[in-house]
Amino acid sequence: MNTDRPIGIAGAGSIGCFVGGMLAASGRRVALLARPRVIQEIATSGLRVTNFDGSERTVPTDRLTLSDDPSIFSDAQMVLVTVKSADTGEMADLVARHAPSDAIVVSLQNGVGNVPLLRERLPGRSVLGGMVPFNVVALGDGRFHRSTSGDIVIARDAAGTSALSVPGLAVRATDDIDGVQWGKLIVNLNNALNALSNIPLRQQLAQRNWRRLLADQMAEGMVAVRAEGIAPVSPTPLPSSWMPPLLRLPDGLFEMLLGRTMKIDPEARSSMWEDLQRGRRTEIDYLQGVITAIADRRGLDAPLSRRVIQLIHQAEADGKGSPGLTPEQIRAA
Ligand SMILES: NC(=O)C1=CN([C@@H]2O[C@H](COP(=O)(O)OP(=O)(O)OC[C@H]3O[C@@H](n4cnc5c(N)ncnc54)[C@H](OP(=O)(O)O)[C@@H]3O)[C@@H](O)[C@H]2O)C=CC1
Ligand SMILES: CC(C)(CO)C(=O)C(=O)O
Repeated sequence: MNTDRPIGIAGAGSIGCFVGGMLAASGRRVALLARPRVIQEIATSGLRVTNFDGSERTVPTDRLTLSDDPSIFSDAQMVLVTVKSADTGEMADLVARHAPSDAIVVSLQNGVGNVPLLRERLPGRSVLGGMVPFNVVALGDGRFHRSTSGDIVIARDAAGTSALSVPGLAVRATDDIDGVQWGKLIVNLNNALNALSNIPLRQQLAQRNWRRLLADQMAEGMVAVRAEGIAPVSPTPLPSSWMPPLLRLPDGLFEMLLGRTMKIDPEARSSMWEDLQRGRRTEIDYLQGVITAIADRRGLDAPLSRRVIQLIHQAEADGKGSPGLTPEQIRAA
């Protein structure tokens, strides 16, 4: 593949700026399609990508094009879709109009509906599913910090994986991207709990009552997913079915296990928490909403997911950021 054609980032926020920054830092040409406020921030402070292990990569400005004009995709070899799920349809239409027809489109989004939607809006193009297991926090002043561990996974395609894997950003290929995205959806059921808690992920996961609530929600989610005949593939080193019992372990045992399998910075929080704080619409309908839709279709009960959806919608409507609830308040809501 000709690596001198740029890699387009369709919606440069937390994930887009981090992934785009890492690719540019390794010499790839990168075209970031961003909002004016993000362009302004990077134009003023530069783009810095930092990592949970303390490392930092310098992003050379000559490898970056930054614009709110989608015509920057006109010679893209690949376009990485990094908008929130509600914006996927609109972004697909921009890609259809502006990116060359041979550009590979990769969704690096959470949820299981983005790839089918991109394929529907981009007929005849190569659209690959992807999964980002790690968290990125936008720390301001152009700094995008990766705060948890894990490698990106994308559907097997020689050109896609080789263009994206660079030092510090490993990309693995899978033959079962659907299973991987469903497995990530199960993990992402915590996005809403973390958003409602108003505490960092590490602090939340250190408390057994939060873990029990998450375990109950995951178990409920897995019943629905399995009823669809889907076998979720865990994005962590531990199988999805082990997660609920492991989450219920006492604090000391769980802490030891977590420390051996994942790195989580003290400031890491879910992307849904960031949405609530910024007064943006969340992805709740694309995460817990998928579980309740299956439950409705199959006559299953999914009371925890329903409760969490209601609380997130309430927080969106209130527009005051995270309500800072306890697990007991969520269960009783
Ligand atoms: N953040 C994280 O740690 C993780 C996120 N993910 C997933 O990755 C995806 C992206 O998340 P994240 O990076 O957090 O999202 P962000 O909201 O930080 O980034 C998306 C950016 O795209 C912008 N955007 C939307 N439409 C356009 C457009 N037409 N032109 C230019 N810019 C546009 C948004 O602006 P605006 O807000 O103004 O619409 C926003 O700045 C989501 O599906 C998320 O669930 C997966 C793993 C971890
Ligand atoms: C926190 C993380 C990495 C996993 O749940 C995530 O996917 C998100 O913040 O959207």
